[in-house]
Amino acid sequence: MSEFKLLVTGCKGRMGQAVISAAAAQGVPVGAGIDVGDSLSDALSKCSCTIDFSSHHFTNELLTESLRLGKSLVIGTTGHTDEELAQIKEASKTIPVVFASNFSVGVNTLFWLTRKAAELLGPDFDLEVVEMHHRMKKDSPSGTARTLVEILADVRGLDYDTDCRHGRFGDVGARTPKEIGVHALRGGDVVGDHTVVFANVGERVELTHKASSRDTFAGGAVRAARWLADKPAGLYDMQDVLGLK
Ligand SMILES: NC(=O)C1=CN([C@@H]2O[C@H](COP(=O)(O)OP(=O)(O)OC[C@H]3O[C@@H](n4cnc5c(N)ncnc54)[C@H](OP(=O)(O)O)[C@@H]3O)[C@@H](O)[C@H]2O)C=CC1
Ligand SMILES: O=C(O)C1=N[C@H](C(=O)O)C[C@H](O)C1
Repeated sequence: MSEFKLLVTGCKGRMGQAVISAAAAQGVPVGAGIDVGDSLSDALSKCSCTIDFSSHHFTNELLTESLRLGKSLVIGTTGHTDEELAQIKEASKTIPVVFASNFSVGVNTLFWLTRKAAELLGPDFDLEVVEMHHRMKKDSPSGTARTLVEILADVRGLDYDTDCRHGRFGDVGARTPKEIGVHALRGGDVVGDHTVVFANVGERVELTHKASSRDTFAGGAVRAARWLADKPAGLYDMQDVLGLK
């Protein structure tokens, strides 16, 4: 069998560079790296699995080529449209895909804790999610904030598209029990902060995660690629990789 090799997309970016270092640290060879304008099919044919931290605009092409060549895929890119999310789901019927808005052990623990807290605290607590990222981040809210809202919505029987309130401006009226607020802060070099607020009259619970290095995401993504090597086609997330399900 040929040697397991990674393709790193967005290889000149913040995460691409961190993934290349993490792969070296875990002893996983990188067969190729591509950035905007490079040929995907040439690079992909030399590799076993792609780790993608690039742009959601690239997802369609990446899925098409990965399906054509039968290669597995670790997707860390965020900010996908509903159509792109559906394409990822469809592709995972044929190839193994790990798709995670966040690869850190801490954030995946936060996901678990958020579900537990929402279940325990019940419907009297208002739910708000606040995230902060560096000034260069393009998508908003963060993929991690979206996952947190999806978890809260799942527990409360709500829906991300209809019940999520992105920031508030003007005469919006009193808060309704049905809404989940999401607030995106941008500035400086913040790697990634997320807080889930559970607020009732007389008390408030806050769960916070702060990332101080991209190495935690990159190390998790390389771990996910190694984990995926012997898995059948399917859509997995980092909680599958970490055995948290
Ligand atoms: N799941 C997780 O744990 C994490 C996810 N992310 C996500 O990863 C993504 C990248 O983040 P980050 O590294 O900070 O961003 P960067 O902008 O630093 O890096 C992205 C790189 O991808 C390149 N790129 C853009 N389009 C293409 C394309 N069509 N083909 C190949 N390369 C392309 C960009 O080139 P150019 O600059 O020329 O456009 C850039 O070099 C974001 O969606 C972010 O939210 C980030 C951290 C953790
Ligand atoms: O763009 C980033 O930097 C990050 N993106 C991810 C997200 O959108 O959730 C994960 C992490 O918070 C850093």
